[in-house]
Amino acid sequence: MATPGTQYMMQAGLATGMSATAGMHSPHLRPVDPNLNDPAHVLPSDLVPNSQTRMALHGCGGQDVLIPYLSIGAWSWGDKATFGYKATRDLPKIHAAWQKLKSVGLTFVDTAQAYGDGESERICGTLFEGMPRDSFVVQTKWHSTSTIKNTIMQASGPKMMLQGSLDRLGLEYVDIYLVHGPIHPGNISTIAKGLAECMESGLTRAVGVANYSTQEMIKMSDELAKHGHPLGVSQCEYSVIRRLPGTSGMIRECKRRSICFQGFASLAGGRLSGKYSRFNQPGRTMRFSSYPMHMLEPTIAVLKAIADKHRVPVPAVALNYSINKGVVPLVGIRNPEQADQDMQALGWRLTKEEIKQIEELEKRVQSDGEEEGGGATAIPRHPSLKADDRSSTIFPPSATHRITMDRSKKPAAIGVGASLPQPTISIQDNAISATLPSGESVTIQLYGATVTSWKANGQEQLFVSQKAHLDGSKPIRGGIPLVFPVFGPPPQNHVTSPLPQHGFARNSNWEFLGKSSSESAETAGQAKADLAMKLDFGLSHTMLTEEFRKAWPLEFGLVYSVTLTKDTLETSLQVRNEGTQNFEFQVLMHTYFNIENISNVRVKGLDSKTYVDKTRNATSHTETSAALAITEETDRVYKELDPAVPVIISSADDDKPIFSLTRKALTDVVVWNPWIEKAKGMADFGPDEAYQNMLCVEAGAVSEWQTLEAGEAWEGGQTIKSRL
Ligand SMILES: O=P(O)(O)OC[C@H]1O[C@@H](O)[C@H](O)[C@@H](O)[C@@H]1O
Repeated sequence: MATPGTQYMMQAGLATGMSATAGMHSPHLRPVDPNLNDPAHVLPSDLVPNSQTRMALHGCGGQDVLIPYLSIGAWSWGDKATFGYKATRDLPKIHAAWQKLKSVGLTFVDTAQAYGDGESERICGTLFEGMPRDSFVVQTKWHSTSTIKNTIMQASGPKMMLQGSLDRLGLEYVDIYLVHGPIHPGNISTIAKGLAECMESGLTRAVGVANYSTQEMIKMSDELAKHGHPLGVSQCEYSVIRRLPGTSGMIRECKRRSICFQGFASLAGGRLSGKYSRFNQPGRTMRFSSYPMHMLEPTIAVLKAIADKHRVPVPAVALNYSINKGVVPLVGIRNPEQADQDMQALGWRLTKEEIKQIEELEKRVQSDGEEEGGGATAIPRHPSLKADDRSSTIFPPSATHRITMDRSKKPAAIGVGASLPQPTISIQDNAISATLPSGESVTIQLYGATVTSWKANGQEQLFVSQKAHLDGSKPIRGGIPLVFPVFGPPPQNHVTSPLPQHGFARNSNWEFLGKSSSESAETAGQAKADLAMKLDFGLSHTMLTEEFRKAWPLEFGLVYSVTLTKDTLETSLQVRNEGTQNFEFQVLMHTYFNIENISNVRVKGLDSKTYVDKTRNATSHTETSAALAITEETDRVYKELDPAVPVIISSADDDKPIFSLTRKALTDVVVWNPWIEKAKGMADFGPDEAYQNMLCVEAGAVSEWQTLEAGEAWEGGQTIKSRL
């Protein structure tokens, strides 16, 4: 079974404007530099593929997989989140389209485990029923993060998940198995091993990658070669208006290595189909190449003129262009009319002049990023890949900046589901906000992945200083700054010594990796809805400033997950050692709780625990109070707490709990309030009296160092309940 919700993860990337070929989309026109065009990869001029022509794609054991020059994209089949799929309405049309395609020999289907949470594969299974196995080609994709087991067991993950795909497809083997995106926590060599196993056990005839950068693709190709297998496919977004894989040299590299390059979103989410205009815009879920239609008018006018000349429909011209450029285009086909149009892409070739005409459009919309190839659409990138792929563009520093560039053009909030009330996310001022249908919300700044707002029961639960810097010039005074890899001033003669107080995580730019919402809480009488929203953020060593990288030259990947439910806020951190040597770290979630008055709260759950009092020369003491009152500057590190036992901030008036804090793998709790003088002394703390409205109760692993061996991962976190 594919896990429900994976489609929402995919949607999250799209909803935030990410693109497969260049990170975030920009709606700004960017002319293609014709000099960037690389004619080296074009289809040989004497080849005019028709629907029966086959291309040999390299597979296991020297065996080729023969594929047509056009592939049928099956994402929409069964996918409700993006395409609003309805079985009664759409399934008969899909079957009718299949009949047409089959009759001309176009039987190459591209599906994925994640499409419609497995429904697309099931539908494919119904199409293949009764067909000789060698009369169709099916390609599906491994979605690495769909289950915990799959995420942890990376080497065996592909085979394990492929078995599930085969069950849904009703087949004994697929022809091609792709990694859906570079988001696997395991490094590329581990995944290569997993793919090799898929081939060696006969579950797939060939393998490939999707959404990989050129460097990642090369790495995968080299790693597979060590197992004696070829990389058969590289798949990225590619169309007339998204040509980076061509202009960046990715397709040329594919050609050099005999890798079949496939381009998805060949019609830019329908924008190049000729059926949309500025007065009839495609739906908002069609987010690939989501340029406003009026910007595409010059392109479409040229495509149309060429189409008229050749007496073919506009989409056939757009697809023919891809084929000319050495690309096997994938095109989503949902009904017989589309099948009719798209199959006309074959059997003829654009002339050189026509290609030039398309490429020399003055107001061309090109991929908006400087990076090439891979990246993240549906599939956010994962920092851990960096261990294997040092020179690739994973987590380019500019990726986070694009969010700022794009935000003014983005809708304020984008629903991710169709029928039931769904959580929404929005991007503003370099921050991601999520709101549940029941009203709770959370805001996380990309700077430091600092949570700066958590609203529940209509009230703000976190304190943020009025003088806090939110412009990335200083760690944010308030919310939940994340402390890593060192707590407090770093010790002398330690690898962390050159770092600033509390490390670098709170003052680095993180990347938003995506959102997943879990189908939780089916309470009596209530419809099942997505009541929990998880937002993932990534930071890897390649994203650090040069200064921080020098100060802590270790290879790491952090994934910080912030999960909002109706009753709780959870923050958890996964630390991965991506290097070849062990490293030590400390971590702390430095929560500033918003309280009405410091004199009216007590902290419970610390009784009899040993603490280091930083206001008394770091001397050790034992807590004697069952309900600690804060009456002066307080800065204590309580040690060896049972993470499952809540630390509670309660009201002194009626003893009722206000916040409770449970932890995972975080056995220390810091209690901090700067009190009058220190508060005045902090330039970013204000107003002066605000010390009365905040209390930091910070879950951490800080009294000792956590040692992380090369290739290993550590995970810890906290769950906060408020106004219980
Ligand atoms: O001013 P910073 O670096 O944000 O630190 C705030 C406080 O953070 C607490 O966690 C420390 O125990 C204190 O010693 C420190 O003063």
